[in-house]
Amino acid sequence: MKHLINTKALTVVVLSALMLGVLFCYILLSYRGVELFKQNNINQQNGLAADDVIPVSHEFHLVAPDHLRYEQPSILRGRTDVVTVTPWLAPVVWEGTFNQVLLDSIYKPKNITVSATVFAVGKYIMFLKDFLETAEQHFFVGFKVHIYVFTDRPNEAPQVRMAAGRQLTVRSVPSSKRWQEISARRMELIQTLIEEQLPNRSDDYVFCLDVDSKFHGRWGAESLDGLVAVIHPGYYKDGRSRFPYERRPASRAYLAPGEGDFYYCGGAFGGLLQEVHHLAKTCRSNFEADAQEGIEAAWQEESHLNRYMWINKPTKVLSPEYLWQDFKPQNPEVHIIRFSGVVKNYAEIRPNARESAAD
Ligand SMILES: CC(=O)N[C@H]1[C@@H](OP(=O)(O)OP(=O)(O)OC[C@H]2O[C@@H](n3ccc(=O)[nH]c3=O)[C@H](O)[C@@H]2O)O[C@H](CO)[C@H](O)[C@@H]1O
Ligand SMILES: [Mn+2]
Repeated sequence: MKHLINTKALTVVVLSALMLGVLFCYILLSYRGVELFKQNNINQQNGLAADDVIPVSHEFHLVAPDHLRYEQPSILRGRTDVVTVTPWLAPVVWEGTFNQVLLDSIYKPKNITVSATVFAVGKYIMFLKDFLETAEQHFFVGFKVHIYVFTDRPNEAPQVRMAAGRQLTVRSVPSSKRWQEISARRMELIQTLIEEQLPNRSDDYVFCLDVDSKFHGRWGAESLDGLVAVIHPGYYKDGRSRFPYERRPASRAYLAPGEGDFYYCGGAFGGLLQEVHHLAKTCRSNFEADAQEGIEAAWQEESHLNRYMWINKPTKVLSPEYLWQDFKPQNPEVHIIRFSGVVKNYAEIRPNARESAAD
């Protein structure tokens, strides 16, 4: 009798397992059918054969047009004077490491919008014209670009002719008596800007840039990635003990001796909207929590950004070609200066330059 029950129970178990298996296969097959159908439609629109591309397209899937001719890539020849990959295998972008024709033909069909945020508060409005005019010549030419200017002097914003597909939005922000606050508040405004955009633009990109700078060379699709940081031009030859990280453990931007990969600049960073949102939100809340305790990091939001990038490794690192400083002579490893900070008289343009010099 006992034996009989066991056999019966076993049969029920085996049969149920079989039925579940059949059901699973059925669901899996019909799901794959739908995906394949969707992909075939996409491929037909792009003029690609159905077999060429299988996965559903998203921001990390790189589809090149068929029949594109370009110089054969080599894994033996290339830049040897600089390091082009980080220890966590993120590319470091230098001139000579990418093919711009290939990159443009991969990224243009994706129909992405690349935004840029730039702050021009108080006298910094004087830098805006050159920034915008040179962006027209070099920043994501041929892409949909949306530049957001934040200023307390919207009436003084220059009229700059933007090419088709490129737009400018000017937003009012309050002025401030402290440049440190203006610089640091950018994180809050970037966070809220992205919160407005994010729901329907999750595969778009944004770069957050200093206004006291000009473009001199191409800044394009080679810079696109999840989280993008730029190496500060002033410290890239130094050992990490010389980096001006925040060194007081009381601050949330603290980096201990022996920590930190590179010194990244606060004047340029970017990536996918959701990544930059997370960065801005984190840096803002850490900056504000520090302020509550009466502490301001050595280089304001730049210190918090460096702390953030230590934990959240950038997926792409841009070489100092992407933020040079006009007062520095061009170094031999820098084959092209793409974006560079202008020489400025701090005492003349910063609202509280005198007190901060005495800090
Ligand atoms: C090239 C670079 O990495 N620069 C960073 C560096 O100094 P910088 O000397 O480059 O800082 P900065 O005076 O250019 O200020 C940063 C930015 O804040 C805005 N601004 C500032 C003051 C003002 O009165 N009005 C105004 O609009 C403006 O967009 C400016 O470009 O350290 C700062 C620390 O706070 C920021 O991290 C900067 O991004
Ligand atoms: Mn600056």
